[in-house]
Amino acid sequence: MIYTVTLNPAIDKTLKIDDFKVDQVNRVKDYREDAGGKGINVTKMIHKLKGDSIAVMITGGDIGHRLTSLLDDENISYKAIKTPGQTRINIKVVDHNNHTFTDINEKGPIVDSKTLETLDAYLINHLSEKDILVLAGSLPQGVPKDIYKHWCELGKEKGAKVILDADRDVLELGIKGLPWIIKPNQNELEMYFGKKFDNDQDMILKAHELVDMGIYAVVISQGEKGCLVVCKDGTAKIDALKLKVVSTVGAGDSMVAGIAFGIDEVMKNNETLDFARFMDIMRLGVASSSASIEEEGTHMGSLTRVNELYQEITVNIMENMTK
Ligand SMILES: Nc1ncnc2c1ncn2[C@@H]1O[C@H](COP(=O)(O)OP(=O)(O)OP(=O)(O)O)[C@@H](O)[C@H]1O
Ligand SMILES: O=P(O)(O)OC[C@@]1(O)O[C@H](CO)[C@@H](O)[C@@H]1O
Repeated sequence: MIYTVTLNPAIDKTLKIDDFKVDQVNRVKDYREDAGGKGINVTKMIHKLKGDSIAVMITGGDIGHRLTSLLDDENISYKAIKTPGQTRINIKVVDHNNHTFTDINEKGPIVDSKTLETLDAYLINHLSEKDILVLAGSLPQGVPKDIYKHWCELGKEKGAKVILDADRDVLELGIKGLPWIIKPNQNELEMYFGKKFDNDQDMILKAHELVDMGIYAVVISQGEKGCLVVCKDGTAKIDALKLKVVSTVGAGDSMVAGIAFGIDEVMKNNETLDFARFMDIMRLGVASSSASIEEEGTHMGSLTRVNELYQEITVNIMENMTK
């Protein structure tokens, strides 16, 4: 089973605005609402891939109720742990004239320790060595910044494989728990190392420091430039496909979903996860993100489209990229 954790889920309200401008009245051409939050998006994409995933999340108030109804409509499996506060609404402004995608994310509710303890107990009772645990997204107020570190350690104790997708101090502390895979985007990795990278080579060398610490793979997504994969057995670059981009929101989450799904298949079939097999899984990750950016809002790409795009993706192995 692939458990995703979303401590700070949201309803994503995507507003289509042509020529969006700050400091002016903007008129909305069209809008849509999706169940959002990084872990939830991962579970939504795994559902499209016909994999097994449960979105574990904290929800509250009317908006939390609307969120679970949206998930029910799509037959997504979830475990909602209730908090007294209100789930957030995140605004996504899509301007197709200027090709801009602007996120305005709320802070989320204040979550008390009792709610967190319930979630913790759920993970303790459910995780086993057959599972994958995906920890993704920001933390709502009241949650200790090192919670992902704690769950990385719990996952390892239970024999589960942990994938972490977070940013800033939450990523920094989470890394201390040595997750199995991390998927920062380039900007998040630059913030982690406190420096801008003007070429892939420098970034790969720094990412190897994380691999040397014991992380199996560092997957660095680079938007329209594709992604870099750095792991002990090798390094690769996968170029992004040239596509008609409808919404990039959740592209990274779809990539994480493809990776988690691929690894789950390897585990279920008792296959060996060597570098070549991992690169195949990465192709699925890129195909999943590519199929999702062709969709409106935080709607995920279809399995048919993922399979078509998978055929078009090439992995470029980079030799001599370790120290
Ligand atoms: N404009 C684009 N054109 C083609 N492919 C894209 C584009 N944007 C993203 N992708 C694909 O999606 C993958 C993940 O995108 P990105 O690096 O933007 O993730 P992210 O920043 O984590 O996104 P988010 O936080 O919105 O989920 C990229 O590696 C690439 O394969
Ligand atoms: O505020 P966070 O938790 O960092 O990100 C939340 C979010 O922007 O991430 C998803 C896209 O990756 C959206 O569905 C959601 O609104």
